[in-house]
Amino acid sequence: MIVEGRAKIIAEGVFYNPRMKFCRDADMEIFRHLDSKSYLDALSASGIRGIRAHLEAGFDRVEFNDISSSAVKVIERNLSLNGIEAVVHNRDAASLMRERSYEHVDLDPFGSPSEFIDSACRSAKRYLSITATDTSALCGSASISGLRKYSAFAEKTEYYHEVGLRMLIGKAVREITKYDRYAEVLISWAREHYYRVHLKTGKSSRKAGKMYEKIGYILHCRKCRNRMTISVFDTPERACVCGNEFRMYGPLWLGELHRRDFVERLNKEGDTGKLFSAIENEIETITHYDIHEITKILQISPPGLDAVIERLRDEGYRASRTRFGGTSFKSDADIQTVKEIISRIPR
Ligand SMILES: C[S@@+](CC[C@H](N)C(=O)[O-])C[C@H]1O[C@@H](n2cnc3c(N)ncnc32)[C@H](O)[C@@H]1O
Repeated sequence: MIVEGRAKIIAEGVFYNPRMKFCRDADMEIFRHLDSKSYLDALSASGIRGIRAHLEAGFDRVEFNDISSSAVKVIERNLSLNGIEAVVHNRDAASLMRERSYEHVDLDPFGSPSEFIDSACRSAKRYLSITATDTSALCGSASISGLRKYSAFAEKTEYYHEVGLRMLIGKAVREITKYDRYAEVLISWAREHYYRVHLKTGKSSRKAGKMYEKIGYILHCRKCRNRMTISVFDTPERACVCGNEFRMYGPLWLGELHRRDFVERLNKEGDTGKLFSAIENEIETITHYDIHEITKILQISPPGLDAVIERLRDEGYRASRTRFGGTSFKSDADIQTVKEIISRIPR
């Protein structure tokens, strides 16, 4: 018997990953702040996420689905263990979502969500949550897989997890707009082996069209690490100021990775609270810097991250830590300025 949150489950012969408890804990806090009543746990396995959503986040109607008939038996037993009556489907999630609409759809697949995103975008009337564990396809470590799954190109950079999140959101945006629907990013993060994105969705062909102002490309110089962004409406520069040719990554999402007013409302206690605080305190820039990568190019030892952030702020730039890890920082200063400021910090 596994106890997680308010749920108790038996996960015999079915997928259950205890390392994803953090994600589900974070989700429950997020779900409590959504005004949605019906929820589809489209890829349920043991049913843990949907059971917790029902018990902890106040959904009136939670439905479960898994293509595996043995998983369905496990879900049914877990529902009765928790005293819940709910509909359990034994369907291919994509065909179920093409037939039915839910206020909130949650995709938590093995590996890539790409085969489910189109139908989920059609089904999710108010909210869409997506997990991806094929991070190498999204972040540029496996460029051809990224093209196959997400129709977008990237290579590994020092801000690869941010690229991965932006590729995933970009894919969802490019799928949803064909249904005259739009999406807003409520919150998103990268952690361990997965990315997680929570989107608010709605109907408006005008807003759907406007989303393309925030779809575009990152131009990255692999020599001096300069980066620029261009929307799909812009003409790309071919060369960086250092003379090197830019590499072009995308199409991906160039908009916000969270909505500040939403994240402000989340409980900041405990481990999940630390993530929410990191997100809340992060300034909004596209791409970020890594202190070790920069000092490696400069061939100097790295100063403390707080000292870098403080110095950037003293010199009039915006700067913050990031949600992506302990050695990264965001700033509106360009790469040349960042390098100069870091080399001047006494150590
Ligand atoms: C990663 S597990 C889900 C984990 C679960 N959401 C949790 O929080 O523990 C993915 C599940 O999707 C199911 N699945 C795979 N392909 C599917 C499909 N096309 N339609 C429905 N379910 C599918 C698998 O049987 C598996 O149980």
